Amino acid sequence: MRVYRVKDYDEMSKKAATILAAQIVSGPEKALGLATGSTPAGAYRYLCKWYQEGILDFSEIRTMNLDEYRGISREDSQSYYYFMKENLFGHVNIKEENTFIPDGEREDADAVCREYEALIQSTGGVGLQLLGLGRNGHIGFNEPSDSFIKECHCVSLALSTIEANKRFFENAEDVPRQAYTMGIGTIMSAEKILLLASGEEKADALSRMLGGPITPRVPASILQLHRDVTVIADEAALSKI
Ligand SMILES: O=P(O)(O)OC[C@H]1O[C@](O)(CO)[C@@H](O)[C@@H]1O
Repeated sequence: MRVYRVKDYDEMSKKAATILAAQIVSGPEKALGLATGSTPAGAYRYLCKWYQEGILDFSEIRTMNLDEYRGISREDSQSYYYFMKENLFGHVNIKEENTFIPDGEREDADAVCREYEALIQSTGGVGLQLLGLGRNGHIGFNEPSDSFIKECHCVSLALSTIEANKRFFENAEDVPRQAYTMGIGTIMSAEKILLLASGEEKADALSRMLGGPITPRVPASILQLHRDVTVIADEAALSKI
């Protein structure tokens, strides 16, 4: 695992965008695995800028997002579908039919997850998977639990995640209670993984991920077993190492 220590959020975002851009240029045949949330938004801003400057071309790129809230419409400004449109897809020349996100509008969880897993595996898997880190150590929406769940599944969000994500909603009661997420096995099957962490509120999770035991209580700790992981973290996120 390579760990890059950077000064702050902007430096993290620029370095991450450089790695994503290299993947876009060199390996468009494999899907790019994308994440949502505050963490990757800065990197997406750099990618949009480089597209506007004519440096990047997204026309051959296929993307697979990690997760989506269950029971939310695409038009809802809190859906991850909307987030991706606002933060990346709406600003670059990616083809909509080449972007994939679990369908949060459908309530038939088993079918949604089975189909999404099959789609990822049948199209050659993910080349580079971008990840943020939950304050409780989650990746995607794989919450701390007694066991690692391998494939895409429907998850009940941890109270700490609802608490962390309520900043995006008017009330905590509006935060969806469930989500569809790639499983730990789905994430681990990516050829390369790029995890970003910024801010003091990620310090505890990051130190447990990097130096603690591998346990489903800290889902990100499984990344210690992946052969090609790059972590870019700022000083605040690394403050407990
Ligand atoms: O980046 P944030 O907003 O701190 O969220 C942490 C992580 O949790 C998630 O929101 C759960 O999917 C990720 O997308 C994100 O990277």
